Amino acid sequence: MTMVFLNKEIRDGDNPDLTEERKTATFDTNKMAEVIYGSEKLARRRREISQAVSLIPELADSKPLPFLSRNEKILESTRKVTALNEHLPRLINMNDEDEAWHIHSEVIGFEGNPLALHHSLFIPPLVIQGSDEQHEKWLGRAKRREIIGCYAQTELGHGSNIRKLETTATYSLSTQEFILHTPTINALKWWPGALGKSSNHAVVVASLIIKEQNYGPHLFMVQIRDEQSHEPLPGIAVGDIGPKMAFNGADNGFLGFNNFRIPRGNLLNRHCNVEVDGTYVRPPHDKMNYAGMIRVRSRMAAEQGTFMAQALTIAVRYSAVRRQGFLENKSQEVKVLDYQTQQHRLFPAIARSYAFIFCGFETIQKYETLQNEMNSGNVSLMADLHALTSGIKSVVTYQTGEGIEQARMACGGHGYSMASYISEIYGCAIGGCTYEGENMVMLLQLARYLVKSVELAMRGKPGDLGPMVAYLAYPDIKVDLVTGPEAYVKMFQHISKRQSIKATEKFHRKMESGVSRDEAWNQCAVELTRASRLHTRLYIIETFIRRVDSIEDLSIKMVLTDLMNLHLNYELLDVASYALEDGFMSSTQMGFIKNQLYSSLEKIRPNAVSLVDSFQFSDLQLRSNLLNFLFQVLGRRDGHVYQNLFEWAKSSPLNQTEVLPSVTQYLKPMMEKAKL
Ligand SMILES: CCCCCCCCCC/C=C\CCCC(=O)SCCNC(=O)CCNC(=O)[C@H](O)C(C)(C)COP(=O)(O)OP(=O)(O)OC[C@H]1O[C@@H](n2cnc3c(N)ncnc32)[C@H](O)[C@@H]1OP(=O)(O)O
Ligand SMILES: Cc1cc2nc3c(=O)[nH]c(=O)nc-3n(C[C@H](O)[C@H](O)[C@H](O)COP(=O)(O)OP(=O)(O)OC[C@H]3O[C@@H](n4cnc5c(N)ncnc54)[C@H](O)[C@@H]3O)c2cc1C
Repeated sequence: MTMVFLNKEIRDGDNPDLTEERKTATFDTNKMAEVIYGSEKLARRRREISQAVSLIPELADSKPLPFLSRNEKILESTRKVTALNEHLPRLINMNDEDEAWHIHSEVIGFEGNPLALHHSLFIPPLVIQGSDEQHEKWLGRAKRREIIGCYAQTELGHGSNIRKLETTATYSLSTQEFILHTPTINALKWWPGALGKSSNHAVVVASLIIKEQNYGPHLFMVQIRDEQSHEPLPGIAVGDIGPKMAFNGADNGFLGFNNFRIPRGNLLNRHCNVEVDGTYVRPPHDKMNYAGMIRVRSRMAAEQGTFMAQALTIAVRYSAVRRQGFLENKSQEVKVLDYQTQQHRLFPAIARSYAFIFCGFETIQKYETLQNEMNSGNVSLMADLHALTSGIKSVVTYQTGEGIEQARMACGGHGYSMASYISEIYGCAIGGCTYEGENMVMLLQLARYLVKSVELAMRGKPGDLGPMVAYLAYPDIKVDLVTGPEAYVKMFQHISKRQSIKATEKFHRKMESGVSRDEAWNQCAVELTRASRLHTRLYIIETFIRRVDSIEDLSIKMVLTDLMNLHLNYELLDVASYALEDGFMSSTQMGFIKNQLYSSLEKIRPNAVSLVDSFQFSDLQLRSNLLNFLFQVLGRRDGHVYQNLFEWAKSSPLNQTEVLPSVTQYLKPMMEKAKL
């Protein structure tokens, strides 16, 4: 029987320790899900989709994924994604990217699949950079999945420095074609997801050469495999790059061109062009060809927030059923969730998950505004959003990695087992520190923007600063943290401003002492990245406060205020040394922050399970219970962990036979030999 109590679904037969947690929570998890996902409709649609998927047996994993070989993983992920595509039009709104993301995460999990990049990295640049005529030619086919594509930019020798990509696309005036060529091994495309074995098309980024002049990286639509035989076309070398830390259900690949010709019309030319006579038509912004990367980065805060939320759901539920050691009552061991250290490990990460998701919705909206403006020829918002998303991408991926790792350790030994599913989530999430721009490189992009802004403020032109950096010109007025969130923001602004100014001044001093600009930049790089992180963390705090301010439901607002206070104190404590250094923060204030932090942990404790339940991840999504199959088991909603861990172990292929060949072939002879 299921009893609904503030929508927390207390189910008969659930582990009583979890039931107790759900009963004591002070808010409605459905209402919280509406805040997390943006509206009642969006939250409800997620539940409906999860429910519909759970009723379709062919969408379930046919075997436990960690027990599969790489080939089996790719076969299984391809089986599931093609089966899913058959059902999709019935299950989701096909124009809704969030619904598509959600359903893929239910069915595929974190292992990746050969069509993931088709939708997230092949179609979007075609939409953004392709002309109407090019949309006519390829977009319908791509959307109907008549063709499969990927995004091939990174090379063996270059990923971060796009300007130095070595693959060339040389315009031939005589044939009006581009000749794609890979001049060296280093110039092989390397890493693109789904390139290795699955795609028959690629958006290829290559340096455009016209009459021996290099116009820098441009995007080209390239067919790489025959549509019938799926064999590589003559002049193309393509293959898989081998197993990775994660994403092993996907085929990241390499690609080389041997003077491979494509028509002039294959340069994606919505914003730039090469005329028949070789005349180059410039785009409205120098970095227009990088616009697709801003799009992907703008989605990463929400994405990474949900990755961390999944690991935390597993760890918090497990911590509520795991009993070990004693506190006051010596007759019953305590839930490990009652230890302050466990709470300190998990609750700030829950707060960050919420913060990243809220911040993510804002950045996605900002990107959509940019996209609309770009479509009408206005590129003035690009620089701001490039700077912002560069910082956010770097901070959230790093902190998500930290949070997931804490979740793993919080599960003790069982966290280390693949039965927890946390290692798979971790491998996928920390890929984000590297892909879409290596974190240090992207922090330094934001630093360029901050340095320029500080210079404007120094030149007495604070009016020229955009709203995101206006605080760089604010006067330093001491704050009383007791007055609430605004004081925390002011304290953080001071810290961030001071670090940006210090790094800029150091950079200037270096140059004044005769060091070249690039060398001076490098000698200040650590300080500059610190400034970027602080600026970004400030921005995330502000978005959290804005979101909580906008909530009307009192019970939700109260618990989110607790979570926000935890976030404010945890973040400020983490960077307090910057404010102690110049006396802006007193040691008394430091003590206040710590006490607030500990009291926030206590306030959140009764709501912890419901705060993670509110993400409403299904057991399928957490790979915690699939139909009749018992796979990864730690985050199960019903909390029945131990018997399912035992079932999991029994299903290991190693246990299908009592005596393994490793014993008969090697250990037995060794032991026999030792007896002689
Ligand atoms: C639950 C479900 C589970 C499923 C999980 C699925 C998860 C997701 C799957 C996806 C997985 C992987 C996808 C990964 C895809 C990729 O990685 S694609 C490759 C991405 N590559 C990169 O990001 C490369 C990074 N490098 C760059 O972007 C550029 O090289 C860099 C910006 C660093 C430098 O470019 P330069 O051309 O050299 O520019 P600079 O000289 O440094 O700067 C000049 C000015 O240009 C401004 N600029 C730079 N970029 C932009 C931009 N995009 N927009 C606007 N302006 C830009 C820069 O600020 C400088 O301005 P200034 O001179 O200071 O005013
Ligand atoms: C899971 C995954 C999926 C991917 N998918 C795709 C894809 O679909 N398509 C695609 O084209 N690519 C893809 N990539 C490639 C990815 O975009 C690149 O790996 C990434 O941009 C980093 O570039 P790099 O490998 O050249 O790193 P490098 O730049 O070589 O980084 C190595 C080190 O050098 C440092 N460094 C480099 N330059 C600077 C600098 N200027 N200042 C300071 N430090 C610097 C970095 O901080 C880092 O510590 C994927 C990568 C991964 C891991």
